[in-house]
Amino acid sequence: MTAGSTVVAAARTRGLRKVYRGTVAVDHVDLEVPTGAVMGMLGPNGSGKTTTIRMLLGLVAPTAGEVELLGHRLPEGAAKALPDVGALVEGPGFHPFLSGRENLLRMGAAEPALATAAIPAAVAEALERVGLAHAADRRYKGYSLGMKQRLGLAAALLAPRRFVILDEPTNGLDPAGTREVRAVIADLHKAGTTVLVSSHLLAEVEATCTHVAVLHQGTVVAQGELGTLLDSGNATLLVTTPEVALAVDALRDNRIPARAVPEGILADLTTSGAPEVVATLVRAGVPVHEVRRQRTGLEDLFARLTESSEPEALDAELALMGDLR
Ligand SMILES: Nc1ncnc2c1ncn2[C@@H]1O[C@H](COP(=O)(O)OP(=O)(O)OP(=O)(O)O)[C@@H](O)[C@H]1O
Repeated sequence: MTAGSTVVAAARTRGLRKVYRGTVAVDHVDLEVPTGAVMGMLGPNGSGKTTTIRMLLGLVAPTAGEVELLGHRLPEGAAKALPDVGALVEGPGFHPFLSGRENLLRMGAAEPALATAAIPAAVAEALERVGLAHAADRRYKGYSLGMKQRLGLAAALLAPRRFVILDEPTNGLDPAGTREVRAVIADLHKAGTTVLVSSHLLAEVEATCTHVAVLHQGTVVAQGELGTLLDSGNATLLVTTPEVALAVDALRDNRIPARAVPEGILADLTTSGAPEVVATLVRAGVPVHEVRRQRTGLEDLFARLTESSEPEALDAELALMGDLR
């Protein structure tokens, strides 16, 4: 690599596979988290998000495939890469009888990037940042799920990081906590930190991420820049017209799938372009008041990708995604 010409991805996997006693948890995962991105990892329960994250962090050994973290191959490069990586993953191993602050002080002592004298201030700042300062001196044992999540997040932010990986950080948080996590992610992004965040909250990913990877049954079925991914699902045209029945018939007669919606009709653009749809309608004498491309929305796209249990249907969706895979 020539310095300055190629940006090393914060994380990259090739052919990643994990089999647990006959269960294939992750397979063929080629993930690329671009430096500086906030990448959302989306997938239903059991799709392999946590397993992928654990392999990225070297917590679980892959059955096959490669992991590169901040340019270092794992497991050999773990000692070089990990000090620059903050992570919130399930079961961070907090001591139940110590307070949140005491737990973080212990963790701070193990941080190579933190000088001993700087640890108490770093701990206080991290607690403040995740909204846990008021409960900092209570025992971890008595924390609610949301408070435990906040402490895990604080641990991930304890030292300056180049890359922060958060597995379902909003789990157990109330709406205020969710907003705070969003703000933390936005701050990290502003500071140039790469973030990988897994979530099942699609709207949240849409609101906070620059990139997204969609997991389905252990495999990445789509990944790329969020806007591009949304546009690739841009397969319908909303036509406002009072002649709904006439319009639907005219399009269907021309093999363009269409259906009535409250505003008018929705024409499918998978096989025909917008000009062809409009020309067909005009030829049939349909008064066209307004024409608008519909952004499908990540939620629709995600649902279509992950709910198509028929392999053929999924293949058709993936063909739509083009080179985003
Ligand atoms: N330690 C393990 N032993 C056996 N099977 C496992 C183990 N960890 C994960 N699996 C299986 O691997 C698959 C992927 O699980 P994983 O936890 O990675 O998915 P996930 O997308 O993070 O799901 P969730 O959102 O429910 O946490 C599931 O079928 C799960 O049961």
